Amino acid sequence: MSNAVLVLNAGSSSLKFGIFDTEDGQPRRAHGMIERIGEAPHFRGFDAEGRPVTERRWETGAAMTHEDLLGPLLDWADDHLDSDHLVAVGHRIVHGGQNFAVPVRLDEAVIAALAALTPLAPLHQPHNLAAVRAIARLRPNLPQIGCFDTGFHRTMTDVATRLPLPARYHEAGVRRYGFHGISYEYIAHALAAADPARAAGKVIAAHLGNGASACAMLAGRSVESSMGFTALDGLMMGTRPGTLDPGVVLYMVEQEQLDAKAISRCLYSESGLLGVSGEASDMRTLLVSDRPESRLAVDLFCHRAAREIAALTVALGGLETLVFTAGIGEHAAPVRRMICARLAHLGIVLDDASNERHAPVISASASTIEVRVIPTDEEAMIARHTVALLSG
Ligand SMILES: Nc1ncnc2c1ncn2[C@@H]1O[C@H](COP(=O)(O)OP(=O)(O)O)[C@@H](O)[C@H]1O
Ligand SMILES: CC(=O)OP(=O)(O)O
Ligand SMILES: [Mg+2]
Repeated sequence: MSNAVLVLNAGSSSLKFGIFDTEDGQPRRAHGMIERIGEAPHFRGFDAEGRPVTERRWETGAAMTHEDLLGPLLDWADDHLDSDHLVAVGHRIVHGGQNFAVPVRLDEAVIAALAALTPLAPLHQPHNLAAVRAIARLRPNLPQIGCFDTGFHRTMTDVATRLPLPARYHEAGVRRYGFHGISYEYIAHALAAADPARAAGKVIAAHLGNGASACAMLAGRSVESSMGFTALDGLMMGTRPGTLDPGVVLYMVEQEQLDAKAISRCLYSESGLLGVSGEASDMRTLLVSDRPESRLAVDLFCHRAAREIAALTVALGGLETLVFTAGIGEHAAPVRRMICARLAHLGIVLDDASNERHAPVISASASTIEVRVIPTDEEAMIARHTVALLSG
């Protein structure tokens, strides 16, 4: 019997999970994901060798929430622990606010403080904390550790965190935090392992999932993020618009008399790829669609991503390496091609064959910027932090 930690990563459209050994470099024993939450949830579980062992679909499960799917997930984890002894659960917590940056033990006081941040991350924080509370009920003595999406961005400069509003807002914590930090921390480590000289230089990583952002890194540290106070800012996403003229929100209030709840629903759940296409939030569906609205949605996604990436080059004074990661960034070659075509003036030249096969390096030798695909692993990063905190 050996010790194991369970990791839970609730994204806006997914629940990813893994069981890690606490010793021996923490190899993954079993892992899986529930994707397409909100459309038609799809559960897949894999064994330690990466072989598929479980599959389940809820074709009519559009109304199923992250919380509804937690039961099947925890049952699966129980079955796959075998004789292992579970010593902790590590969680992704999207918003740490002003007070939480480094991984922390989730006791009742911490959970309450994090719950107060729910309005700043309504697609994530409630699901993150629901899992913590469910496990606390089932196993009150099991340590639970929270790792924050905002933590990695604590190295951003004062200028990068500031919003140009009256100063009292900044003092009240209305500032740019940045998200997807667990993923960017993993990417920084993975790039350093693959090419230490590049990792020490000017890097932009584009995390393109259902939520999407980009991060400018200098020597492996975050200097600027496209996401700000909430995970609404920056790139266009599955159901969120990204950067938006605040005048649009005033229009919604004054002309349409929408209240805060209706505006929140529009900005978090009805916009982005879903809103523009009228078809789906899922890039897989849109890439094979021939509806003009769906083509426009993909085109707009690429246009806005390229704009945000180009803007981040200002924070670095140039760019040496561009990394694509997360669901779309790792798997959607046409999206990478369209984004890079819009960045050709920076000196990016893709190698089409390498891009099509999702090779680790997808730029041509003539490219002045190296373009890479690095699969992210937020669960592994959380496992590392969880084990480190447990062992003091
Ligand atoms: N093979 C694929 N081709 C194109 N897009 C893909 C592919 N696999 C996943 N995606 C897209 O990745 C997105 C989900 O990314 P993911 O990082 O899992 O999301 P989350 O933000 O919920 O963690 C969806 O838009 C999905 O369509
Ligand atoms: C912060 C965020 O948007 O996360 P995700 O991409 O997992 O939805
Ligand atoms: Mg995610």
